[in-house]
Amino acid sequence: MSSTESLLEVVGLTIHYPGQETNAVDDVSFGIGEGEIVALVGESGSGKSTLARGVAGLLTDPAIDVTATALRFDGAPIKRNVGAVLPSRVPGVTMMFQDASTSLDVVWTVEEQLLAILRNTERISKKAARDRARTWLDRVGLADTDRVMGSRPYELSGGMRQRVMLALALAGSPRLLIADEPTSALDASLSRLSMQLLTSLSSELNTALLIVSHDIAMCTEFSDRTLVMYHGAIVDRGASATLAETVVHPYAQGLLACVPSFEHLDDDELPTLDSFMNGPKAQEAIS
Ligand SMILES: Nc1ncnc2c1ncn2[C@@H]1O[C@H](COP(=O)(O)OP(=O)(O)OP(=O)(O)O)[C@@H](O)[C@H]1O
Repeated sequence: MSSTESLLEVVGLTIHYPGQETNAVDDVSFGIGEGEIVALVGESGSGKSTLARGVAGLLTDPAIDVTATALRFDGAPIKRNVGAVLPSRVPGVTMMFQDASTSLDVVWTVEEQLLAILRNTERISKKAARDRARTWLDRVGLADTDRVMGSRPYELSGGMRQRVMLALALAGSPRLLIADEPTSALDASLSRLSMQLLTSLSSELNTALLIVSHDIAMCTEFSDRTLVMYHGAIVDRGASATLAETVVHPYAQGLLACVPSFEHLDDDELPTLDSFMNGPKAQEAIS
């Protein structure tokens, strides 16, 4: 499959939660090619996580209304498993959640968690799985593998837990990894390192990546393409490297205008998204 063909195909996806006036995701269409890195950015409440969960087949609650003209992964329809206690896995798709402390099992050691995934993915002996687990920890930059393997998540630092989550996510050899706010629990310098690791390993493994984030500056730096979400819809999209020159929607322009830069250091007031969106130009364009 060439990178121009869609590994993930989403056409006209609409998601509505019961009791809500508006759709959380409203007629959204996009694709992701094999090995492509796509960022989905937007403010809190714009519908990013709902869209990500819809694509990963995790919205099993029958009260949530999910409709789409097409929702396919590798040509096969993504099943929702409506009403099931556990969502069924979309083969080849893994979702990594924002907070390592709630996503990792606190009772199991890192070794037990890695082995469970590795032996579930491939029929290999315990010894082979243990060797593979060590290699994964090494690949995500956790050099002290013996200690990490024997640790429970709460015995590791936040940055180490994040790396363990990445090892667990990639150990299942997904073709698409959806990372929901992968760095939001980390400080600024660890966030950058973590994003570098996530994107470089995904590229090396040719794993497509959907990064869900509110941080447009970081996302445009590390992704091939960016989708900008606002009030449930994708309002702008383009190549990340040139997004600043191509965006036309005022919200997307506002997000980019509010990225902190040294240029604004002497200004009396730094730009904010609210002030940008309440300005006459943005209001006129939206109405
Ligand atoms: N289980 C739910 N029931 C009802 N409404 C929900 C539910 N989950 C999310 N919503 C609503 O759907 C909208 C989109 O929420 P969503 O969490 O997808 O946005 P988001 O962009 O991912 O925000 P954040 O970055 O804060 O996670 C919001 O208005 C939210 O309140």
